[in-house]
Amino acid sequence: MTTIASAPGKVLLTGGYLVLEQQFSGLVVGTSARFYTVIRPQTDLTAGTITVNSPQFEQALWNYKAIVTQHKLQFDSITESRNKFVETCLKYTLQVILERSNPSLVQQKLSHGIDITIVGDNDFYSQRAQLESKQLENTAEALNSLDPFCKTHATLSTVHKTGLGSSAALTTSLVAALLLHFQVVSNQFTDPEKKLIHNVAQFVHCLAQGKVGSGFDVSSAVWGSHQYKRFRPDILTPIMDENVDQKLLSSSVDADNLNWDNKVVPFQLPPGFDLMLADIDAGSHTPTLVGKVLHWKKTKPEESTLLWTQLGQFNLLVEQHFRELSRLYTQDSTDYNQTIERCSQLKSSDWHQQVQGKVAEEMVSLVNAFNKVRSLLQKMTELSQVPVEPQEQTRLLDACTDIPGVAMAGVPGAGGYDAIFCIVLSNRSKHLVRKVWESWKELSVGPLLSHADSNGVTSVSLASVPGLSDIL
Ligand SMILES: Nc1ncnc2c1ncn2[C@@H]1O[C@H](COP(=O)(O)OP(=O)(O)O)[C@@H](O)[C@H]1O
Ligand SMILES: C[C@@](O)(CCOP(=O)(O)OP(=O)(O)O)CC(=O)O
Repeated sequence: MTTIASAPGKVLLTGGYLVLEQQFSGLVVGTSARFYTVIRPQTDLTAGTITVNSPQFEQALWNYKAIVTQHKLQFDSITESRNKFVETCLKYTLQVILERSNPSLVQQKLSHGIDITIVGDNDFYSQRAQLESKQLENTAEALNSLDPFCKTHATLSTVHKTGLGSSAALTTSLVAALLLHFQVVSNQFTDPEKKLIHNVAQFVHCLAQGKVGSGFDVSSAVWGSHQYKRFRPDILTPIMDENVDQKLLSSSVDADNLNWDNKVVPFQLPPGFDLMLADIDAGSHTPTLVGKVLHWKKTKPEESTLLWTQLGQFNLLVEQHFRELSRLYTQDSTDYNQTIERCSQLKSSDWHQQVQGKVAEEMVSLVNAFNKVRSLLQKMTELSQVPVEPQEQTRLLDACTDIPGVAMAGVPGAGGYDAIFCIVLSNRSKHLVRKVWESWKELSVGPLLSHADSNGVTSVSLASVPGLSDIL
C-alpha cells in the first residue's frame, strides 16, 4: 500500500519576533503550495532498508538501515551524503512508532525495505535559474508553464528558498506519512492524531535545526491557517538530545501530555480576500535577523518592551477586523459582497471617503490597524538598525498598497529582503499587482503562484495530486 501525506507552507502575516514569546500570538496563513511524502513498500530490498529521494534536487538520494529488535531500533545512515531533517525525522519517528505499535508489524513492514519520495510544490524554491535556462521571463504565466515538482538544477544546499518553510512542511509531511504507514494514526488525521503529528514534528524540527524556535511553521504545516501561541520551550529543552530515552521521548510527544500548552485558534481570510506572494531575490538570513533583533531587545529593554506591547495590540486588532469581516459576511452576504466589489475598484486610501456602511468601516479599520503594524515594524528597523522593513521594501510595499483593491502589503515573518505579501480583493487587483512587480527595478521581485489555503496536514491519494505520479 502506498501512503502519502501532505503539509502546507506558511506565511506569518503578523507576529514576527513577538511570537517567540508565549504572551504574544502570531497570525499565520497556510499556502496552496504543499509538500508531499510518498512511502512505498519494496519487494527487492534487504530487511530494514529505507531509501529516500528528492527528485527535484541533484545528489538527493539517502539510504538508511533500520533494524528493529523487540522495541529497540538500530538506525544507521548508509550513504555519505546526509540530510539532517530527513534523518532526524526517520530515526525519532520510528522510535515513537515502536513505543506505540507492535514491533512485529514494524518489522514486517520493513521486511523488504521501503522507498520514500519527497517533493515540494515549485513555489517553495526559486525558479529563476529554471526560467532563465528556458529563456522565460520571471512572470506568473511562465511559472504556470513549468511542470509540477520540476527539477531545480540545484542541490539542497545551493537552492534559493522562497520562505514558505520547506523544512517544516517536509518534516510534518514525513512524520505524518510514517505514522500513517506504520498504522499509529488513521488516514482521518483526527484531532488527537494531529496533536501527535504536531508534537513529534516540533521535536524533530527543533532537534534538526539545533534550537527550540517559536514553532509557528510546524504548527501551520499541521493545522493550516490559525492564530498561534507558542508552547513553553521547556517541554522540549530537556529532550533536545540525540540519545534521548525512547520512552521519555514518546511520553513527551503524547497527544495527552498536558505540558504542551500551545494554542491554535482556526482562522480564514474573509470571503473575497486572497493572498499574493513574491520572493525578493536579495534575500535575508532569518537566524541572523532574529539574533540581531533579540540582541538589541536585550540591550534596550524599555524601548523594546513598549514597541512589543504596541505591536502586540495592533497585530491583534488586524486579526479582530479580519474576523469581524467574516462575521459580517455571514450576517448579510449581499451587503458584504457589494462593499467588497466597490472596494476592489478603489485604492484603500479612498475607501473611507467613497464607501459607506458597516463593512466599509471595518475594511477601513483593518487597513488602519495594518498601517500601524507597518509603521511599528519600520520603527523597529530604525531603533534596532536591523532591516525588518528596510526602505527598499517600504517603497515596494507602498507602491502595492497604492493599487486599487489592495487591502494590505507587508513583509512576512522576520521581514528583511526575503519576500512580500499582498492581500487583495479581486483578480483585477492581482493582475495590477503583478504588473507593478514585473516593472519594479529597485529590487528583483519574483511572483509566486500560491494563494491562501487554510488546510493543514492531510492524507491524499496519488491520483488527486496532478503531476505526482509522473515523478515517482
Ligand atoms: N525537497 C526536500 N527534500 C528533502 N529535504 C528537504 C527538501 N526541502 C527542504 N529540505 C530540508 O530542509 C532543509 C532546509 O531548511 P531551512 O534552511 O530551515 O529552510 P526553510 O526556511 O525553508 O525551512 C534542507 O537542508 C533539507 O534538509
Ligand atoms: C522572527 C520569527 O518570529 C519568524 C520568522 O519567520 P519567517 O517566516 O521569516 O521564517 P523563515 O521561514 O525561517 O524565513 C522567528 C520564529 O518565530 O521562529
